[in-house]
Amino acid sequence: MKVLFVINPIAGRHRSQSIIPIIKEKMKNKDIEYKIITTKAPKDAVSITKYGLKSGFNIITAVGGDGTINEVATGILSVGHGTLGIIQGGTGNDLAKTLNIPKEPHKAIDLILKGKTKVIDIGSVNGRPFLNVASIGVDSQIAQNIENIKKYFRGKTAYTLGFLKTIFSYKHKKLKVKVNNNIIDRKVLLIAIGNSKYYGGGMEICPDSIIDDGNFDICIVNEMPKYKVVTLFPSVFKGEHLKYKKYVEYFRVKSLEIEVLDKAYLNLDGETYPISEKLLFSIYNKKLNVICN
Ligand SMILES: Nc1ncnc2c1ncn2[C@@H]1O[C@H](COP(=O)(O)OP(=O)(O)OP(=O)(O)O)[C@@H](O)[C@H]1O
Repeated sequence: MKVLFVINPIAGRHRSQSIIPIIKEKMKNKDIEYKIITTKAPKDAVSITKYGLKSGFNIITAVGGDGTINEVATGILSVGHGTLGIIQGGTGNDLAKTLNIPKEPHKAIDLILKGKTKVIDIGSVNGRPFLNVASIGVDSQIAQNIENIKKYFRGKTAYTLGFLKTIFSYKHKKLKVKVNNNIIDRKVLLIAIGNSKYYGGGMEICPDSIIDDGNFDICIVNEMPKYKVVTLFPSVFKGEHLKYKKYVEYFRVKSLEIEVLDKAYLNLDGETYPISEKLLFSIYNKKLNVICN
């Protein structure tokens, strides 16, 4: 076993950095080769992972949130071998929740050293991998607005302002969803494509999703009055929104195509991107080996 720890120093408002001494303390006196590398910029974790695997490390541990995990997974997939380890250091940590990785760093390190693994699916949108959930609609707009507001306000204020600004100004998005040769033509509050259950730091948007079943769970929340959004929103934290059958559709597919007819953003494992083309979702032909509990 050779373990590389990839630290995103800004993840979790710098929480990841405080995990470095814990790693050093735990690895002291263990007969295991390890190295710690800190990223210097976004996407660094991809190249660090590739470097690590080519240098003989077989477990690449992401110390950060879902953005960092996504980058390490991207590196592992491109090299074609290697196991993903996770130490929760982000604000989100949705994959860690799915895989039952302990919150405490020292327990997560013990788990890595035990070496129990699971093979999971990887979602792909136009060739770009994601592990948790991809979504389009009010949620990706909230994430985008929070990023903008963070330039002026910090912490919870940014999140609250981002949420309120979006809910009151949001215009439902017109989509064409092609699935199993049927076209679903809809104005939606959001559509979520779940490789696993959670996004946004524990919201159970695709509550029945199974991370190794070779399928996506799709949740479409259709156009609804604004006051209803305020009622429905809290239910997503417990995955109870599926009971609002008048507005919520839920199904399971292997692939789908989405054409977005309005200006919108794509949220992919917590990062947002403007949408400028048709989106083709499929399960990657490669799977990912990941340390689990
Ligand atoms: N050294 C760095 N400086 C700035 N950004 C970085 C650095 N290393 C990684 N990043 C970027 O930080 C972003 C957030 O990382 P991650 O999701 O792991 O943490 P997080 O605390 O959960 O973040 P957030 O809640 O803001 O999404 C990723 O997009 C990643 O590319």
